[in-house]
Amino acid sequence: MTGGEVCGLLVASPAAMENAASDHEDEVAMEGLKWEEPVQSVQELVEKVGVRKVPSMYIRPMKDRPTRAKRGAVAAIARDSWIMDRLPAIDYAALQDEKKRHFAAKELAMACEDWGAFYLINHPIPSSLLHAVQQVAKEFFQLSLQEKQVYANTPNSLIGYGSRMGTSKNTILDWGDYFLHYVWPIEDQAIDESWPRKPPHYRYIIGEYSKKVHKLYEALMGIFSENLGQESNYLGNYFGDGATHILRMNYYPPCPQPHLTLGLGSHSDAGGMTFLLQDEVPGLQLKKDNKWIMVNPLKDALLVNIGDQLQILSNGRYKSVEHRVVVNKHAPRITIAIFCNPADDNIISPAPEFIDKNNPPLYKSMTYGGFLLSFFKKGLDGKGYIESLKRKHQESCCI
Ligand SMILES: O=C(O)CCC(=O)C(=O)O
Ligand SMILES: [Fe+2]
Repeated sequence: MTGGEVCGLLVASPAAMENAASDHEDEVAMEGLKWEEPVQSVQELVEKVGVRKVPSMYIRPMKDRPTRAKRGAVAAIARDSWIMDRLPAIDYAALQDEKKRHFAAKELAMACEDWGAFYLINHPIPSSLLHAVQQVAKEFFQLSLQEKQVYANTPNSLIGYGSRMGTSKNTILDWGDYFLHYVWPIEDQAIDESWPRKPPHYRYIIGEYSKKVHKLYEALMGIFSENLGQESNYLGNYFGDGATHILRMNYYPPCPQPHLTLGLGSHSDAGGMTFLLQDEVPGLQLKKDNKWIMVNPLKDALLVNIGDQLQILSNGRYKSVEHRVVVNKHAPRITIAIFCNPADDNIISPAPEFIDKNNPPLYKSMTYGGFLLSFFKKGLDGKGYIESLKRKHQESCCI
């Protein structure tokens, strides 16, 4: 196994590093990266240290804070929540039904073009399995710090247990901990080396879930391809044989001053698409028409995000959605994301099918691995990475 990603963070393979576009100013050599500051588990800070105030390294500048409301978490969430739940819900069963498929696929296309995200409802993953996934994630985070730290990650892999992204000093930290590992392809050696051994059912449950998510991924990639006017294997071919999925469990502890910080800073997922399983605690916000929109968890639904690589490939027709996580005073929140990514040495660029006289290529070409290297140093940055690949007007005229 050569590479990995968290919110698009990648353990880039040597091939990806060689192929990375050399003029990309964010390119960094990952070998030898080290955390510039000690890594602190936020869960430990809350549960053992019992902090009453958010330490300065977690405090966001005013413009990035979730709210100006003074009355803490619930207020922080409520302020934006008047626009909750407008997110499209796509009926997976209808996509499989010959009579309903046409209409459902149209709705799906609109969600990808307009929102870059949607709820997937009526999908075939049983509620009991979703519940079991949440349960093993919860049990993992309930282990002692010592047990979790057996899997402590490093900045040049990020696989394992961690609490920060971005190695630079003075990076503003997220109010959360995470655990990251590959789930596709499912390889015995990777399971043995990097999947938690505890709780005892973890490997079985996550193995089953990952296989089912992979099937959904294949089906959606097929429908996305057709919606883009191509053969159903079109996007899958672009992602290549080395396409991977990586799982990230997120744990956001309650926060004494939730209006000052974020569980996860603003970003778009760098890969192809992400399947997010949330517990019942709200926290996710999506940016739509320049406004942050609170998204209520929907029981048994999976939230699917479009990632940057689909935006690039489709030359901007599909949008990767900018999102962030707000925290609250009272309840921890656990989510499980599976990122589905192209092979890391695949060169991704706007595909010829989406380029013509009126639609010049909007983005420069780059390997997926190269695209991700800058994450290692800087951490999350809104849609900054895809923006940095935008061609200037003059460049695009000549192609
Ligand atoms: O926890 C959430 O709601 C979102 C997580 C996320 O965006 C990520 O892990 O990339
Ligand atoms: Fe994300």
